[in-house]
Amino acid sequence: MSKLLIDVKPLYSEIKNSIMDRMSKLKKVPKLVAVTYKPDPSTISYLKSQEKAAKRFGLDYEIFEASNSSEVLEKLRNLSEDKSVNGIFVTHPLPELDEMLVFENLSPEKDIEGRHPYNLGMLMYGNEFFAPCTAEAVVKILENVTEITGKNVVIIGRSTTVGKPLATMLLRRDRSATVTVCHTKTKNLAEITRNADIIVAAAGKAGLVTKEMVNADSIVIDVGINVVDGKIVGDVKEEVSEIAKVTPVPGGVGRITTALLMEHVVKSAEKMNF
Ligand SMILES: NC(=O)C1=CN([C@@H]2O[C@H](COP(=O)(O)OP(=O)(O)OC[C@H]3O[C@@H](n4cnc5c(N)ncnc54)[C@H](OP(=O)(O)O)[C@@H]3O)[C@@H](O)[C@H]2O)C=CC1
Ligand SMILES: Nc1nc(=O)c2c([nH]1)NC[C@@H]1CN(c3ccc(C(=O)N[C@@H](CCC(=O)O)C(=O)O)cc3)C=[N+]21
Repeated sequence: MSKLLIDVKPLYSEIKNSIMDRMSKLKKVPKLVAVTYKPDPSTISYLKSQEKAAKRFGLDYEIFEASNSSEVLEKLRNLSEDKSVNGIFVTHPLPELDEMLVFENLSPEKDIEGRHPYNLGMLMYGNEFFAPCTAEAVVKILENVTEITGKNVVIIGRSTTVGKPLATMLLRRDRSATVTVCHTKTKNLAEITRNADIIVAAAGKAGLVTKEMVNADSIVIDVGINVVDGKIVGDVKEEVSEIAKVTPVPGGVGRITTALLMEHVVKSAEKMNF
């Protein structure tokens, strides 16, 4: 049976071309530093993807793996002050650390993932200078394949990384989707998703979205990155792509997320007059 996969390559090329063009106008090479502590499998996958993308786009890139949680905070303080660094990426979840402590030690101007309360607050006002990359990736993919205005969008997942910022971005007046956000306490999930025009799966549960949960006109965006038997799979069962349009995993939302993270580093470098 043929698969109805959504091709994100044209969007990826567009982001890549913008990055390359803007990089050529800078005097210095932008730098991204990733700070991690006890990374989980999906975080390791993201770090690998970042390393590859940084190399491809010609950005300076470093991973700092802390050996204890106070080292994370110390590193964030130093990087926030360091004039050669444009972007700081902090992996999530961070065991043993209160997220508020992380923010107190991270400059919002280098928060290229848009997780700092300053940047998330700006998002509530419709300012997307540093929007959370995955939410931005989903919005850009949707804008490329469909008209968002007036559509019923069902998001599965309410995290600060994906679900909540995505709902906010889709509600912005120039997009005006009707948004439903589901989570583990949601009743009749299948009934809700079956009536959606667009389903965004961001639960981190392999195989959560089945054929019975979609209709033939649905557009399904698979955000999930799950490592099963050493292989990366999304939240959407393969069978779904037999009846509805789905973004692939790998090579879908993750690819665009990583490219946008790099684009944010360039944006920060431009602002810092690099
Ligand atoms: N492709 C990409 O670029 C990215 C991928 N990811 C991946 O996306 C997934 C989600 O990440 P993240 O948002 O950080 O994860 P979190 O674990 O922080 O959040 C998961 C959310 O999904 C909900 N959920 C979990 N299981 C179910 C279920 N069975 N039914 C309904 N809702 C459910 C949870 O509900 P509740 O709140 O009730 O617990 C929670 O709101 C992960 O696989 C992650 O690796 C993340 C970022 C980027
Ligand atoms: N602060 C924070 N923000 C995140 O956004 C975040 C995080 N922490 N922790 C972990 C999850 C997971 N995640 C991925 C994003 C892209 C790929 C990615 O690009 N994957 C490639 C595949 C890579 C491969 O095949 O090895 C792809 O989908 O094509 C993977 C995983 C972001 N997350």
